[in-house]
Amino acid sequence: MAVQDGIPDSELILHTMVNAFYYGSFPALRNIDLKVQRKRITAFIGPSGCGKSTLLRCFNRLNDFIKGTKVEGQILFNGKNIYDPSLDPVTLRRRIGMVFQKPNPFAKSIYENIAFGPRINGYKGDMDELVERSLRQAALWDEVKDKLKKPGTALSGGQQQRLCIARAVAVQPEVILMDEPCSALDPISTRRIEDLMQELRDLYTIVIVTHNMQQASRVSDMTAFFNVEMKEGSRTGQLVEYDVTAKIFQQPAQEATQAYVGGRFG
Ligand SMILES: Nc1ncnc2c1ncn2[C@@H]1O[C@H](COP(=O)(O)OP(=O)(O)OP(=O)(O)O)[C@@H](O)[C@H]1O
Repeated sequence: MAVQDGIPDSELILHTMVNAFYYGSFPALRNIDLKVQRKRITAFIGPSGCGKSTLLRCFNRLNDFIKGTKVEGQILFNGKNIYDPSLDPVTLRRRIGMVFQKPNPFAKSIYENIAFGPRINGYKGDMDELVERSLRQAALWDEVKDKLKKPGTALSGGQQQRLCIARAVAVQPEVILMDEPCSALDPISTRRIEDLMQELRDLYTIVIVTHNMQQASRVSDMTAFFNVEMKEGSRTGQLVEYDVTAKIFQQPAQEATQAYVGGRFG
């Protein structure tokens, strides 16, 4: 039995059943059947161009902004197809937040970076309390509590990335997507983000794309290995193996996974 066949429905938050994803006529992904478990950290690994980021962006329909993209299939979020025409992508993106490769704080104060999202979502509670709680959850409060009016862009790269995580959690999402969140950071800032992910795992479902295999093995519970295959004249991404992280790194079932995690290609 594949590991994902044993996931009870109550623990399943995202179920990807994508037959194909296209940029124009180019099929970037084919036959992706993958179940993401609630309140776990799932890592996507694989060589450049295998479609990790594309799949991540499918989860909150960010690819909708790229002209000519098309999804064939379904992605169920809590049992509902996120590509159903009746679903509002703006609401979806509030429930499935995203942190990007390069920290991208708004050109606003630290406080406003956090308050902006909840305010436009009509948050009626105590904003100061929400800002503090979000910054605490992102392990940034102690460093910024005395300079909340300073611009977010004046923080260090690692602090800016934690600010972006605080901004993501402020709207109380269920899932946080992280697309190589540490690739622009130094090793110390990277470690802080990794520690932070461990603290957030009890509260949120996290899906992370990473090129750093040590990072995947350190932080994630589950790992999906993708590869690119030449199919009908296109280099198309596919899911090769998905299992608990220790299994993927120590005892993968597929030779390609073994070769990749063993550093023989990438
Ligand atoms: N906006 C786009 N328009 C057209 N093709 C794209 C676009 N974005 C990605 N692709 C193509 O889709 C395929 C998958 O790209 P994607 O960035 O998802 O892979 P990845 O595994 O995340 O790669 P990397 O690890 O290098 O970031 C690649 O062939 C890429 O060139």
